[in-house]
Amino acid sequence: MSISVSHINKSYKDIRALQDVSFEVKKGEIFGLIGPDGAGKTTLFRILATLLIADSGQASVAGHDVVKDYKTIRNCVGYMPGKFSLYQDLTVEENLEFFATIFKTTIKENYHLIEDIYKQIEPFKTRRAGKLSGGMKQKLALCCALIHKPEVLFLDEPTTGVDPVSRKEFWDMLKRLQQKGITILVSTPYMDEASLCDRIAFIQDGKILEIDSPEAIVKHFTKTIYNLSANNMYKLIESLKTYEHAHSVYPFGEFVHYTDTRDVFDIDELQHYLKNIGLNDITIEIAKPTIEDTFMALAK
Ligand SMILES: Nc1ncnc2c1ncn2[C@@H]1O[C@H](COP(=O)(O)OP(=O)(O)OP(=O)(O)O)[C@@H](O)[C@H]1O
Repeated sequence: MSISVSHINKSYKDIRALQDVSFEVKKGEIFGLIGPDGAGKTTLFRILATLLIADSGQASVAGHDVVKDYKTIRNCVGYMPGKFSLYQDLTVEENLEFFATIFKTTIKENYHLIEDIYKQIEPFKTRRAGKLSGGMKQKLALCCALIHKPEVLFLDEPTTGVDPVSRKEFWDMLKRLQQKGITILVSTPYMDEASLCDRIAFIQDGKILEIDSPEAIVKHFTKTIYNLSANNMYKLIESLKTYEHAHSVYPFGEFVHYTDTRDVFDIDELQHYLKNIGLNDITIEIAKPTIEDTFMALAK
């Protein structure tokens, strides 16, 4: 196993940031930690990157214990924290040189690993990191995390605040790094990115709710989901929430996703109920469950 986490607990005074967290990541896998703000993702990364010690439990990275072998781990992992991983006053090139130097290597030695990514920001190599766009900062931060040729890469919300095109490019890059045998643990609040991982763990309030491949997770969703729309979406949501048979109601893109408590559900009856409340242009259609639906159901 490339990463092994066993019964990890961590509290900050009375906040239980991680509660009995266990999972394993195979070598060369892209494993996603999916969860909202405050779920405990950063705490877990910091424990695995040996920057924080858990209250109890064990963890190992690339076969090394995170407490006993912390020095070895620091040399074989790359960590891209959500914030502050770059020196804003150093140029692109200086940042990269700095990270290479502290790991006793050179840009030249491992250039093959970052080439794909670095050539996109190379035209701006004399620009200060603070003056780069979000997407470029993220590419530079990834280069800095890779320059010492890590076996395992920790990426904490690498695409937060990045535009959709750059997000897509970033995930293409991760797939290429995976082909080079690097194990990747990545967190994201974006459910569409979850489907790009080999396996994912849903995490909420410090607890793992489920671990599986994205395809298997969606298959676990057994209820029928309905896409609803009407002329007044706010009123639609409020009305559905007070409908006596409502099981779950939440906005989903331009629709509302609805599940019913009953096994046999009468669409006409719901149409009638919504019409009586004063809603018009009502549409109700069966929808395909997504990863987000499964997360919403588990988080409920
Ligand atoms: N140094 C700290 N002191 C006190 N509480 C903390 C500290 N760091 C994190 N927490 C709390 O622990 C919980 C987990 O935080 P953590 O940052 O690990 O979550 P996260 O999933 O990474 O969310 P985010 O994306 O918002 O950082 C949150 O309730 C957070 O407020």
